[in-house]
Amino acid sequence: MKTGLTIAGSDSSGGAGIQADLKTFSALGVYGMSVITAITAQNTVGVQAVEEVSGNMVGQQIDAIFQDIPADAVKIGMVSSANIIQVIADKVKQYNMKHVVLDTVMISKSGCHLLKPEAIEALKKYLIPSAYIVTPNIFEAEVLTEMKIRTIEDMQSAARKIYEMGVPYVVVKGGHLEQQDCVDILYDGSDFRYYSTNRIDTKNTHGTGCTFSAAIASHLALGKSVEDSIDAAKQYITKAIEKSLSLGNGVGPTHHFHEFY
Ligand SMILES: Nc1ncnc2c1ncn2[C@@H]1O[C@H](COP(=O)(O)OP(=O)(O)OP(=O)(O)O)[C@@H](O)[C@H]1O
Ligand SMILES: Cc1ncc(COP(=O)(O)O)c(N)n1
Repeated sequence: MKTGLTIAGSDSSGGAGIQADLKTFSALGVYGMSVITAITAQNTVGVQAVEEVSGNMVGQQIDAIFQDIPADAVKIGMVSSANIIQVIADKVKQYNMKHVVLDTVMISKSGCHLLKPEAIEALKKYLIPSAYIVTPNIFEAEVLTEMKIRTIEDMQSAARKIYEMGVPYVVVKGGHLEQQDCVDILYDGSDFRYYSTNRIDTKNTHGTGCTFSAAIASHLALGKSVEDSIDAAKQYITKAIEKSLSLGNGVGPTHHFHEFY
């Protein structure tokens, strides 16, 4: 069986973070493993508390996995601090990790900082250059590039700037762009590809970015090309949003197992 590793934060409500990633790996037929960077007390309404795991413990979890079961793909989500970023970047190099999909998680939908603002420089300097694909949303791409993004052309300019930070593939996600369709763009240093679907009218989008990036990692682990992995992940997240679950009093989760139940 192909294997996937998620390095991310725990979401107690199960819609985002580690829990979303493991559900996605399982739904797509990949054996899932996890390294927890932080624990959040969180539900569909908001994030009530965050406690970071020590950099040493993050490193030890990665060692435990890579000294035993190599991962065919790695998804990185909430990384919390500059110290944890440095540990992860060093381990990516040490174990020569393949197919690293970095979802540059910064702020939750409910407005909680999941990455300390002072860690953004470390993200740009150490983690983005060690990734294979990065998947910022509009807000994250704005922070990384210090530009405003309002159009597809702006998304293209941002993708170019992020590519210059030293990563081979950039996906700028258009879920938060104010337009009818949800268009994500892929840039590989020379060409753009577009992945577009109708915008689904639902408030239940908790964990969409986590799920999308874990689905890309899953398809890479299964042996698909970058272009086909993003295409398959886009189909998966679109179905998961279409069948999203009205659980809780706030922003409900997507349905990771829509193929089964
Ligand atoms: N309402 C929607 N209808 C259809 N697709 C959507 C919708 N919202 C987001 N998407 C798609 O979901 C994927 C994740 O994009 P999004 O921009 O929501 O990421 P994100 O903001 O990082 O997510 P998160 O909220 O988990 O941080 C993208 O493929 C995006 O186009
Ligand atoms: C542990 C963790 N990781 C990532 C997110 C982002 O997801 P969202 O933007 O949908 O809140 C989250 N809420 N919690």
